[in-house]
Amino acid sequence: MSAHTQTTTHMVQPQSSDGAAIVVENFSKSYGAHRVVDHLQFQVQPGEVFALLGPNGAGKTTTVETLEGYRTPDEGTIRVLGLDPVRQAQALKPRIGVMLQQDGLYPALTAREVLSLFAGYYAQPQAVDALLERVGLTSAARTRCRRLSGGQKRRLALAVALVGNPELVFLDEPTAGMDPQARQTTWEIVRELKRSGVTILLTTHLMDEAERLADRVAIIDHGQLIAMDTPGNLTGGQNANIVRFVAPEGLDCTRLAALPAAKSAEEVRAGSYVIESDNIPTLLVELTTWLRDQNIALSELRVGHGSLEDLFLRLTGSEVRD
Ligand SMILES: Nc1ncnc2c1ncn2[C@@H]1O[C@H](COP(=O)(O)OP(=O)(O)OP(=O)(O)O)[C@@H](O)[C@H]1O
Repeated sequence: MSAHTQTTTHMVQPQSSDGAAIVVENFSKSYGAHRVVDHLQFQVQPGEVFALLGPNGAGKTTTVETLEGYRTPDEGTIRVLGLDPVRQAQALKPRIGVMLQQDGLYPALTAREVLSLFAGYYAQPQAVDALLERVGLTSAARTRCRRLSGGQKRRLALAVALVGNPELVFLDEPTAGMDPQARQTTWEIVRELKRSGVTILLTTHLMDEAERLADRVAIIDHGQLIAMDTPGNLTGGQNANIVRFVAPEGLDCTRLAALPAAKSAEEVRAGSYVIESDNIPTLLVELTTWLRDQNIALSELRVGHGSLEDLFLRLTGSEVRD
């Protein structure tokens, strides 16, 4: 299915902009002749966790940095908490928290010194030691930033984003480089923030992260919005109509799709196949018979609804981006 057809299927248009925490209308941005954001349009409601997904170079960071006031749009309207992020930056900055992608701005300071420095910018910051504990950095509090591990740097960046008690937080790939424990802690922090009414805009390359955390997901590619909805709606909700299996690569998908109970068949990654069907038990019989008759080994078989990753790859293609 082409990206164009999918667009109509999965696009849930935003509600009215009254009271929206983030409004992006007709936003475009170019670097020289290269248009990296192309008439982007979405809104985030207060208290919502909204995930922006897209392949490398899709325009996510450009969008987020424009929302944060670090870049100016060439075209369109951007409002964050009702304010223009560039012209009304002074009013906006105390109300938002930003977790930057690049770490290590203060290599010679300790984690605690960095957090204390940022706490000093806010009227009512969080207690520094409690926050260090919350993000799991108590034992690294006296470590200089240049000696922190990649995951610890990400956790310090998260603490910096939260120290001012923001109403809205931008999390740009928050768990990149974190180990599974730190990732769980970060997800729990995001859920707590949501429970306390904080709005969160998240970018991530981890589809399971988006599925777990986000109320709504927007997929962008080449600077354009190609799908936007709840993870459940994007992946087909609870309908178990997908069979996923792993076998040698290069199986003939035309023949798989021709199995009587199959609606479509696709090799989504090398050796990883997805078949859609309205009659899963019958399909399983047909598929396993077909594989047995041709002596094809099967190393994994699962039934369920399509994952966000399947949809993402279908919409954005599988070629590697710059
Ligand atoms: N300051 C700049 N000058 C020129 N080109 C830029 C600049 N910033 C970004 N780009 C280009 O704009 C495009 C979009 O980049 P952007 O960082 O917004 O993508 P992204 O979706 O965040 O990607 P990633 O997932 O890799 O972080 C890329 O092709 C990038 O090389």
